[in-house]
Amino acid sequence: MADINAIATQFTQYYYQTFDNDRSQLGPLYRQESMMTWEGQQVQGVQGIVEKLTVNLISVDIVFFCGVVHTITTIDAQPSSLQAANLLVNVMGFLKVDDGEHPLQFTQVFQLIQDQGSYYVFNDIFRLNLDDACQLPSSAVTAQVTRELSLFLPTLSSTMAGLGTEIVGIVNKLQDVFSAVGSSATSIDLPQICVIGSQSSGKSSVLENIVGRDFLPRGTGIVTRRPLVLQLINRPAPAVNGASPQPNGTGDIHANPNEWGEFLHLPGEKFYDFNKIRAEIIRDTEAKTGKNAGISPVPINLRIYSPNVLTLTLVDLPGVTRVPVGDQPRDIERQIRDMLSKFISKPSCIILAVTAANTDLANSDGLKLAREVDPEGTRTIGVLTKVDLMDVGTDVVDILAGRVIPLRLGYVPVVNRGQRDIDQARSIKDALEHERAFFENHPSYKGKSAYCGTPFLARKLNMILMHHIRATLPDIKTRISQQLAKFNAELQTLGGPMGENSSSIVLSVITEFCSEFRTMIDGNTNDLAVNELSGGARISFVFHELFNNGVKSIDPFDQVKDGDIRTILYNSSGSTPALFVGTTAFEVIVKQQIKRLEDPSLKCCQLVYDELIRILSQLLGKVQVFRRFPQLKDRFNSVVVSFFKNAMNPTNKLVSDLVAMQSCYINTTHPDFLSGHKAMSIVQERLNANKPPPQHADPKAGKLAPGAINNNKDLDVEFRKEEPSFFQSFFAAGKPTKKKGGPTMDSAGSSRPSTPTMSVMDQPPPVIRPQSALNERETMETEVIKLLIRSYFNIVKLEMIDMVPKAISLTLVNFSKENLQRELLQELYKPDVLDELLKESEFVINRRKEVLSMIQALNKAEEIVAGV
Ligand SMILES: Nc1nc2c(ncn2[C@@H]2O[C@H](COP(=O)(O)OP(=O)(O)OP(=O)(O)O)[C@@H](O)[C@H]2O)c(=O)[nH]1
Repeated sequence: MADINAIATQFTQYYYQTFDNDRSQLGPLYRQESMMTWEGQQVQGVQGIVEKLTVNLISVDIVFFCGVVHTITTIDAQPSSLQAANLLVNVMGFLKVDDGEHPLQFTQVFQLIQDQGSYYVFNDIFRLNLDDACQLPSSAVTAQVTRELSLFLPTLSSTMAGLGTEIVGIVNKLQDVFSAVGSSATSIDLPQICVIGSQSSGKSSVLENIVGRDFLPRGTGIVTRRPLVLQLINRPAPAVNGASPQPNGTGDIHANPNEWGEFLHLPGEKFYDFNKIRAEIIRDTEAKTGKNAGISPVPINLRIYSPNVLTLTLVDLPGVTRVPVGDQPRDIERQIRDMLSKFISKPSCIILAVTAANTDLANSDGLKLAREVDPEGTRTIGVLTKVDLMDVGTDVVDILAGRVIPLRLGYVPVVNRGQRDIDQARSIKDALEHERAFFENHPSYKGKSAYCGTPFLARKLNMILMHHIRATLPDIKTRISQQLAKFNAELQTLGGPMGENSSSIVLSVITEFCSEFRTMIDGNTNDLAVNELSGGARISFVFHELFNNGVKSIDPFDQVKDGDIRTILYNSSGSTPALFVGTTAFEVIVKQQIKRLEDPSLKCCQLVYDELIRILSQLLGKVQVFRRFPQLKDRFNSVVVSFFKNAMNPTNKLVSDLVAMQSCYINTTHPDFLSGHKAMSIVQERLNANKPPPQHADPKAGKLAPGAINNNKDLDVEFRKEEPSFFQSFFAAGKPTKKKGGPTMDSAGSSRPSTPTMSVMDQPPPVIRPQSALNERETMETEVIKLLIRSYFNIVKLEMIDMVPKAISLTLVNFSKENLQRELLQELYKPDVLDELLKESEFVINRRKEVLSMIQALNKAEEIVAGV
């Protein structure tokens, strides 16, 4: 009977936790009713049922607990015979279904629970049959159930024990596999329980009590300075005459052959002496953090095998501290908080927030931190330590009932060893016994003592972890295969597991590079950037924006002033007053201006060259093989750069020639060119209307005004007709005239605007300057010349805007597209250099090793989860 009671309690707790953790899995009817009952007072709700059932039907309470969900509220309020009957019917239904093969039935039910992770399956089996139930005397049912339960006991026991071990074991195995490669490298977070809380809140004590052994470092200040990943593995003790190795030479009086620890960093070494475990934790902590109480996020992995633990993985983390002591870093608090946040912010982490019950819950560091990352409190369990140190008359019942800071996973109160117990070397076994007695005898807790204390906490954690793992495993599976695919792809880019190395690599990289190069120029690439221009589009920008606007913005008259034009007009007449002096002046000025186009044109070549270099460096970064072979990359770079450089010579020459062509022959018969006659009449009209000439011609059209195009190519004829006395204004044959606005001669060569009288055959002065102001006719002549210059220059500008990009494309861009591959083959695909070029970089050799071990680990992980 005692055994049945024990197992029944275990069973109750199992369902209590299942129910509490997994409400979403209940059917709609049950969910609604259970909410009414459980919300806000989970502990009391459950107690209520269990207690009342215990009164009505001795020692079979557990079975009813399963069937009772829909009657919970009323039972809680006022038990009635009808409700009692309902409960009986549930048991009856169960038994009826069993029909003489009860143990088997139990096993099947359990199987269902295990498979589905919830217990509403019970209702599919229980059939309500009120009439039948009411005819049976309750003592008969009780007796039958009791008998069946005792038959079922062994099965139930082993099922319960195996339940957590198997699934948590899977995660432990995964943890080991990933620890070997550095768990962050695989970016797969495994479910684990992290212990957080203020310094001295009792975290280490809780962990030791769960393990049942002393093994953690103790002292003042921050003792836990690195995360301790503690894997507890339930390993049933072998039969008494089993062949377990005897621990020899340990100084640990509690040493026992069935309990030992192993560190991941010391493979194969078994620690039966738990004092040595403590020493090793201290040694390895100092090795990584130094003795100055600094902290490190690099975990220590410790695994403890024991028949007395439930399979469970816990991570002990440094306690939250406020004030740095000794030579601790000044920002120690921030460092610790950062480290804790990193661990507990992962959704896969269950947070065990430890708070001393004799402090204010609202100020609990652990709960505060947990709230930041788990505001709903869905993955935080509260542990209340030092319940024994609370003032007489106070208790934690309100907290447990969720009336202070509610947590979905609830709180568990515990009593650990006090400092004096530790000093007096009180064993944990004793301490656990003391804890049990404390809760069973305490007036506030004795009715609920089954839900208090370390053993309950351990079971609850095991259950929660198991459910959590079940819930996350599908996701873990997916991530394992995703990561596997990712690393396999990377391995290929690293040349496969053996680092394949043949001359064909050079051939294929040349082909790949050149085809990517062409693609980038032509803009057919698949990975077109969305936020910036790239490749060919940038070259197009150089042509059509930079060069185009640069050329168009050149204004011939920002350098040539009206007075200069007049001087050129006079000068270009030479010693013999020529008939076509206007034409000559026009040509002189136009040619000067055309030369100005050479600079932007050559600049354009340079800019396109820069773009090609830019594409080159993009490709060197993009083509994977270059990461493997740095020398190949360097050589590639230099071959391509010098190829582009060489192509620049003919390109610059061609572009300079284009400018030279334009300036060596001025084609005044160009169809778009304004005729002299037309220019003259435009200027005449303007002068008559006393209008200032327009500041700018229309550069796009290359003409001055609509209708300016004139097929009558009579520039010189017009000048002849219009300028009979052109020379008179300056050198009127032997008759120097003093004319307003005309040039003055001055023996001193000064430029003062005087009008000295010249004697007939005086020596000409060394410098002869025109007067500053233009006379009317000079103004007109200058305006005409300006119009013509502007018209012609615009034509040349447009032609250059058109031709320079064509030239650059021909000899640089297209030339590269067509000939780069040949050049690369010639320069790189030579037997004498291939070996040198195909030497792998250190990075690649190391990375391949890393990726290979990652793939191995992931393959292993895939195997581990495959059967789940
Ligand atoms: N009386 C009593 N003392 C406790 C209890 N829990 C812990 N202590 C004492 O509180 C002190 C601190 O406990 P630890 O377990 O070392 O606390 P911790 O949170 O691990 O401390 P750090 O690792 O330094 O952050 C020790 O002296 C324990 O004996 C408890 O439930 N009751």
